[in-house]
Amino acid sequence: MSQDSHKCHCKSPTDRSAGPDVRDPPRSDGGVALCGACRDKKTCRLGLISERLDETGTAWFELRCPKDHEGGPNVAHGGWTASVLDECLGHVPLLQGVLSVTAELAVSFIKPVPIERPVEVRARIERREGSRIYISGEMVLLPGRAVLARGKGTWIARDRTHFAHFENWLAEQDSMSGANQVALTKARA
Ligand SMILES: CCCCCCCC(=O)SCCNC(=O)CCNC(=O)[C@H](O)C(C)(C)COP(=O)(O)OP(=O)(O)OC[C@H]1O[C@@H](n2cnc3c(N)ncnc32)[C@H](O)[C@@H]1OP(=O)(O)O
Repeated sequence: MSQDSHKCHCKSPTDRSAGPDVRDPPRSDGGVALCGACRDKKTCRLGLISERLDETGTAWFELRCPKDHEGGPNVAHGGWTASVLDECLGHVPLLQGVLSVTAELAVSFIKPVPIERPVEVRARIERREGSRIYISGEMVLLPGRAVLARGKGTWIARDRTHFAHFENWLAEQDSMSGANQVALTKARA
């Protein structure tokens, strides 16, 4: 459903505050855009240390896998690798002032990622079609640049009302399940 064709009977998201502009989030000292869960700590809990966009449109990220994301002995949990690729690839449009959300993400796990060792992610936009943004990237071990993982996926450009639309959708789900619960209780009485 496009935002223009939003036909539910809830209060229009344009009637309410969309909150702070998510296209310009708070950043860590290394310039890393911080998600909601990391803003209070002012540091990325996934271990991103810095991010930058170069003049060719490639985004570069420095990071280390924190010890508390250990899966097998001394190596990252696969969920960490997938999360980091989701995060870094999604930051490529954000570094260009575009908010987007992940619609699809495929991850290739090439080698285990060692805990607390410097790694780098490099990512770029491959192409755009409508609101779809196709992004790919890879994670390498420093300093030798052996490839550890690759990711590619589709992000959808959104405007700043995206999360307000979701809150309205969630309220509708809650009211529907509340109504269903009342009907069920009456049917059982
Ligand atoms: C640092 C702080 C930044 C914070 C940013 C945080 C970013 C995130 O949280 S990402 C989190 C994980 N992802 C999500 O939560 C997304 C959940 N999914 C959604 O919200 C919706 O399914 C969404 C937005 C992807 C698509 O919504 P939908 O109502 O289908 O949108 P709709 O307007 O119909 O379609 C838009 C476009 O998306 C395309 N599309 C929709 N779903 C998919 C999909 N799964 N795969 C590929 N393309 C898709 C449609 O084809 C359409 O393309 P086009 O504009 O070219 O015609």
